[in-house]
Amino acid sequence: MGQRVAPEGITACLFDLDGVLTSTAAQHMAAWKQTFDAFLREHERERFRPFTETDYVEYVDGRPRADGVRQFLASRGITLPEGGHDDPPTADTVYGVGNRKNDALLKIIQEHGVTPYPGSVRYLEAVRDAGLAVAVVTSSENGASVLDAAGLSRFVQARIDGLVINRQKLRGKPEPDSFLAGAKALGANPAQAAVFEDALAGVQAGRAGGFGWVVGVDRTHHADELRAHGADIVVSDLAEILEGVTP
Ligand SMILES: O=P(O)(O)OC[C@H]1O[C@@H](O)[C@H](O)[C@@H](O)[C@@H]1O
Repeated sequence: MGQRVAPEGITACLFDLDGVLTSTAAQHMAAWKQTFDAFLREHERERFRPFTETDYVEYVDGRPRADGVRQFLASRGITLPEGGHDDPPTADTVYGVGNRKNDALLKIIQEHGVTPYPGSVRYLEAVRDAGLAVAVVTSSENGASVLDAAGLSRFVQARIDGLVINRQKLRGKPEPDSFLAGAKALGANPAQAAVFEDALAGVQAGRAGGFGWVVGVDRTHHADELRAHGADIVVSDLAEILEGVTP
């Protein structure tokens, strides 16, 4: 057994990926901004208002891709036909816009690579040494490749990603379904599992699922909002937990 990494009774850790383990949240935000700004320029014309970080946090962050498209466009009074998962990125459908964003994301990732947060790697090592089970629970359909590119797959016993969510028809965050599936895959009940999340929709999902410990990871100075949406504690880096500040 290694050092104490979580409160008594926690046997499983469920990590969100983008923004918690890897710095890819900023890359997602950049890809969404590129996509939505081009879309809005065309649709709002002289009434054009750019996609902001606040829009990202409120309507897109942490949610499955198509939910992000729907939620944000609804906030601007725009409804698109649904289309289908294989729509070309040129299609003005929910899935077409989502696929446009995915092309932009893959280009950004190819250019800049994927970096794990050093504090998160330290925490994953400590969790492994303490004998706790690890799942990654991400809305991203790119979850497996991002984990591999970051060199983090070796820590992970179960992965619930956007592809699994689609296949099993799970409701996306802020609903708790994907985290519940992660806990189940590790043989833990919610009270025995900790959730680590940087997105408001994610901590909300952790609270809704009745998980034993919900840790908000604040990379963008919105600690109060993370608490208000259900985080038990908020850290700015996972290594802070090892420094004894919390459990
Ligand atoms: O488009 P992807 O890779 O399937 O990701 C879906 C969502 O995954 C989440 O992890 C990100 O926080 C969101 O920004 C992103 O939109």
